[in-house]
Amino acid sequence: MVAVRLGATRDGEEDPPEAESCFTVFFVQREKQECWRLGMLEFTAPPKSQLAVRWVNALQSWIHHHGVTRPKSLLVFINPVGGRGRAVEIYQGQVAPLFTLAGIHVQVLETCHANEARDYILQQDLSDFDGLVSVGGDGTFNELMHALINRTQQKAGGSENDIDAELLSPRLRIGIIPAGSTDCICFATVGTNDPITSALHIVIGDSQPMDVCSIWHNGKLLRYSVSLVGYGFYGDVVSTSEKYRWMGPMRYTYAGAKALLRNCSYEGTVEFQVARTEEANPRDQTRCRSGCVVCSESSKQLPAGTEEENLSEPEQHIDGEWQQVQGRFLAVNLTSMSSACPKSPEGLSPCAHLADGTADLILVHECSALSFLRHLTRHTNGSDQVWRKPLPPLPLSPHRAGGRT
Ligand SMILES: Nc1ncnc2c1ncn2[C@@H]1O[C@H](COP(=O)(O)OP(=O)(O)OP(=O)(O)O)[C@@H](O)[C@H]1O
Repeated sequence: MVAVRLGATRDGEEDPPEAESCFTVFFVQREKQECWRLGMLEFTAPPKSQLAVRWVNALQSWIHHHGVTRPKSLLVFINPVGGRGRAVEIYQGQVAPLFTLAGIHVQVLETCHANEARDYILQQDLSDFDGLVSVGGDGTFNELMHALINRTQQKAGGSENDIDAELLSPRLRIGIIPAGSTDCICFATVGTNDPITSALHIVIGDSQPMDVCSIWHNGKLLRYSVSLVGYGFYGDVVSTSEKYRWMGPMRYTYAGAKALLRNCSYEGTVEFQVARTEEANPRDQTRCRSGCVVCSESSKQLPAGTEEENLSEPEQHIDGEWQQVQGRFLAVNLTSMSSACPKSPEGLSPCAHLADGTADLILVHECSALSFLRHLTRHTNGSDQVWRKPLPPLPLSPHRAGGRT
């Protein structure tokens, strides 16, 4: 149930409040392909019976008592230039009315430049909020995520530049309203990139823990990632595509075609440990979504509390000796989620879990551009990949190759 209101609602127009003999229940209606819509049911009680008022009070109190994880107050960041530049329109037209209906108080910040959201999160008092909302693409979500992790470590006096230090888990959750170019993180967590579906997940207090992978170079923290870490092909595509931002979402296709034609491979050694996975396997044909049993078990380790920061104690999934693969690679991909997106609805690793403490490694050795194109095509039709194993985080030792590293 999303909300209950006294009066009938037809075509978005509410009846005057005198119509106290009927009430409307707004609920989540599941449609095809993980899409959710707002359903409405009108009920009519005998006139002057006060029955409708009693029903409304009873249902509202049910929502209050059973919806403890529902947010009451949200801080919304909108990136007006992400994707096709429709974030403001998407938020105002599709999302804000749902937040209003659910009685959620919102504070909206439309960003004027990159890192404005980051600075706000790092500097402002967020104690009045139950969560943050990112209206934009993966880049906007990443900006919020980095800031929230930074803020959490700083407040607890922890160091982010100590590779052995445990990361503290933030109190605030981040909701994602897809309005970017790829929206991979939203697509992989919710199963679709539909703003209304995401807004309804936020309204009913749905949540999904996620593994965060940290990337280090020479003992220095570079980035955090919840999705794909790509060295070689995907790294090249992302860095090239940044130069063609004016193309909008097409920039990824253009940069991908350029990288494919260049067919550049890189020499290096990949070291990894194979994860212990009784519960999950990259070929077990599961699809990890909100409520996944494997991830719920894993996230039970995160202690609940009322403090701003809680200490997370990651389960050790690591097994055995380090293993090595040496050679020339077209792509070294480490993905801690399926990395599904509209262009690749099953993702690079369709059965990867969002929060089981492991990541899947996909190594593509040097091959012809045509063979690599076949591999990329399999991402779009859901066929099995060549070789996959679930892994904990790993170090990569790149060597200079072909004049590029
Ligand atoms: N007002 C702004 N002007 C310029 N850049 C901004 C602004 N607000 C946020 N940004 C930056 O824009 C970057 C990209 O935004 P976003 O991820 O929303 O869109 P996208 O790159 O088109 O989508 P995707 O990441 O899904 O491919 C983010 O890293 C963010 O820091």
